[in-house]
Order: sequence, then structure tokens, then C-alpha cells
Amino acid sequence: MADWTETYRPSTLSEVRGNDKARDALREWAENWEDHRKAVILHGSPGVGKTSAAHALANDFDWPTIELNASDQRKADIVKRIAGEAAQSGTLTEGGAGRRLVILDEADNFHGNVDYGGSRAVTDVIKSASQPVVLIANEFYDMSQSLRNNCETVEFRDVSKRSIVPVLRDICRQEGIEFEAEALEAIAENTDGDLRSAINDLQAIAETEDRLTEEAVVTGERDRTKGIFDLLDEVIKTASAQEALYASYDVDETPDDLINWIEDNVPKDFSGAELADAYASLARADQWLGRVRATQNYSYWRYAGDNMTAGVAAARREPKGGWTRYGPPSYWRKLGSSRGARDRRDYVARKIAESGGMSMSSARREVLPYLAAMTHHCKNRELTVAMTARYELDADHVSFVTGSGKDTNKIQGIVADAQRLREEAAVEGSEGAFEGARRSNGGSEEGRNEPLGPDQPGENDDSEVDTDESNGDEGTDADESQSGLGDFM
Ligand SMILES: Nc1ncnc2c1ncn2[C@@H]1O[C@H](COP(=O)(O)OP(=O)(O)OP(=O)(O)O)[C@@H](O)[C@H]1O
Repeated sequence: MADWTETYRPSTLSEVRGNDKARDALREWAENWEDHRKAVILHGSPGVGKTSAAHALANDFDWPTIELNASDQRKADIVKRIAGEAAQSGTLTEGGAGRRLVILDEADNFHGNVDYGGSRAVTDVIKSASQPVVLIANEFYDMSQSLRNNCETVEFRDVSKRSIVPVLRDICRQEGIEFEAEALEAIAENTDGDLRSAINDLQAIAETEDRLTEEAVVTGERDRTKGIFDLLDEVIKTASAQEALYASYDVDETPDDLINWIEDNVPKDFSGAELADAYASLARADQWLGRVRATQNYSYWRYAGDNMTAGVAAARREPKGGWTRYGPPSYWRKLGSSRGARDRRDYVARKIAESGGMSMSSARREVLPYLAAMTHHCKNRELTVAMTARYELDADHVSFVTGSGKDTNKIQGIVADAQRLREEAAVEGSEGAFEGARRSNGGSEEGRNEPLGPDQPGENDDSEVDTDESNGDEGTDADESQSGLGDFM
């Protein structure tokens, strides 16, 4: 299901709610930009509409946007280049045509990012930019004084309950949801001025309730202390999206740990499309966790939590019964905790990302778990060989993905067969699926698909992943599938 905070993101400034003064000040800044040529800082708590306002403004003024944020890991000269290009295209044409709005998100965090050369570089870019620049920040005073002094400032306040309720009401009407006014009030009350959270909560409740009652909102909050296994049971098997979210508040786990528990156990009960949806939610949760790490802004934990609990529960297509042996995140958890395992994971994810034209994060969260499930203990040998060839994996990687011990005959055989497959492909000269495979034979070519080399981290790292080798299933599925390289992606 679409994320309502995206569906209902304001597309014009007049739709930005509850911050009328800020909104008007921003519009005025843009109208007079030609005269003052200053950048503007939008600051305020998460989820109150700063980013939305910047984009709505660009939309109203017909300015294309250029977006950058502090976690982008780009270098200061790239910032300069982009701002510079934007600057030139602006001066070429008089009267505002060719104007671009540069949006710098997480502007309170540039100082912490050495890649940007700190906030001094940012301040320089801002001062010399001849295009309008919007800086977005949670913490005004985390920005350097010179940066603050060189910009105009617009404060976004927490959105009042009075302004949140009508937004929720509009959404209910558009979604055709029956509601009690008190239910909306209760949601607004709970979310403390954060409109994004209010919309998330509304969606979580609406996912299961036919009618939005105050009781549904309130009972969902009931205090319970629970263990992690109860929580898994609820998120995966029984709870509505809202119950799952609220239940997670009572569990004593950080979101960083919780995501591993859920990710590791959800494939035990979910499959097919619902598993894909669950993984997509976990990928979003992971992005928020990444944002917390980049910005140290722990209020984003909430959005991570929403996605990993309510999102996963909402992915459930049919009721789940019975008892499942949930376990602590063994193998996937180690991905996060041991350097070597993380490196192996990232190597495989990078190969998947390159060959599938997707982001590392999607590869890691959405594709890799599938591959791992399908090749678990190498049960589908053809597929495991194909995967090994296509992604140029060595024994370490194959062991990591399949969970089989890397020194076993099974894995050695698979790596050897994959090598043969690549050589055959090279001889046949078929392009496309085998493109990367051919390169790996030489070992020194340039290009994106670099083969594993001595500089590949993790190669000789001893920190092992689980190698709980299971015997006896070797080759059982060998002739069941004729999967070729092109077939499985
Ligand atoms: N003032 C508002 N008016 C209308 N919708 C809003 C407003 N504030 C937040 N929203 C809703 O919440 C979502 C998140 O808002 P937005 O990203 O603009 O917040 P933000 O203040 O930039 O937060 P952050 O600092 O976390 O990026 C929007 O997509 C929109 O659905």
C-alpha cells in the first residue's frame, strides 16, 4: 500500500498546513530573491513540513530542484559544481528562466561530514551561489554562526493539534474511511506536533479498522510489557498494523536490533508477494536507520519503527496460524555485527545492484534475502552455480549467501562449476548476462565489475558467519531446475 505521507505530500504552498507565517515568509523570500540573493534556512522539528514546503515552493514557482543532503557522501567540490552550474544557467537568461532551487537537506549536519570540507565550504558555496538555495535543518544552533548570519531564517513550528486534525480528516474523506472526530483528535494528541507521524498512525489504524473509533486509537496504546518473541508473533502473525506498532513500544530493543529480529524471522511465515512487501518496508526502515546514523537525530527512529512493525504487519495477506520457532537473528544479525560478514554481504549486494541497476540498499534488503532463501544450503545447485557465476562470487561469498561451510566439497564444486560456466560464456562471446563474468578471468581490467582482488575487504577475514552445515541434501534439487544465468533475476 502506498505511503500516505507521500501520497498526501503538499504539492503547492497553499497546502502546507499549520505554519502560515513560515509559509508566507518563504514565499516572500522567493519573490524577492532577485533583490537580496540570500539563501534561506528552514528549521524546525522533524515532520512539520519543511521539505514539503521547499518542494511546494519550487513547484509553485516552476523551478526545477537540485537536492543534496549531508549523508550523500559527496565532496565539497561536487556541491560547488552543482551550485556553480545552477548559477551559470541562471545568469544566462534574464528574468528568472533557467532558475533552479537548490535544496540542502540536513544542513545542520554538514560540519560533521568531512567530505564536504565542513560547514565553511558550505557557507562559501551559499555565499557565492547565484541561484536560490534552501537549507533545511532540525537544529538551528547546530549550524555555524557564519552560515546562520549569511542566510535568512524561517522557523517551522510544531503543527498544532488544531491543524493536524483537518489534514487527517481530508485524508479519511479521500480514502473513504469512516471516522469519529474524537479518533482524529486522539491521534493528533499522541503525535506531538509531528504531522508525518500523525499521518503514519492514521494509516496504521486504517489498515485494519473498518471504522476509525476513538476506542481503536486508545486501546492500541494500552500498556503492555512484552518479550521479543511475543512481539514477533504479533508483527508477523496476528496484529493489525497499528497494534504491531504500539506493541513495539513495549519491547526493550533498539530499532537497530529489532529490524534484525524481524528480518530474520519474517521469511519463516511469509512468502511470495507478502514477503516482498515486508522486505520493502524493512528497506524503508533501514533507510531511516541510516538517516539516524548520519544525523544523530533519534527522532527518525520513530519512522524506522513504523516501517518495520506496522509496515510488515500490513504486508500480511492472510492469517497465520500455528507455532513458529522464531530465533534470534543469527546469520543475518551477524551481518551487522561482524566486519567480515558485512563486507561479504556488501560485496554480493554491490554485484546484485550493478547487474540489476538498483540501489545497494534494495539489493541488500529485497534481493539478497530471496537469493539466500532460494539457495539455502545450496539446495538448488543449478541456481547456486548460476548466481556464483553471474556475481563473480568466491567460496567465501557462496558460503555466506547459502549458509553452507566454505571449505566443503559442495561449495568448492559450485565455485569450480561457476568458473567453467564463465569461461564457456566468454568463449561463446554472449554479451549481457555474462558481461561481468568475462572480466573476472583477467583480474586486472578496469570498470565497474571489478573482480575480487587483494584490496577487497573481508576476503581474508576470519570472523565467520554461521556455517551450520547440514548434510544429506546435497544435490537433491540438482536436476529439478534448469535455471540459467538469465533466468533468476
Ligand atoms: N505542514 C504540513 N502540511 C501538510 N503536510 C505535512 C506538513 N508537515 C508534514 N506533512 C506531511 O508529513 C510528511 C513529511 O513532511 P516533511 O518531509 O515536509 O517534513 P520535514 O519537516 O521536512 O521533516 P524532516 O525534517 O524529517 O525532513 C509530508 O510528506 C506530508 O505528508
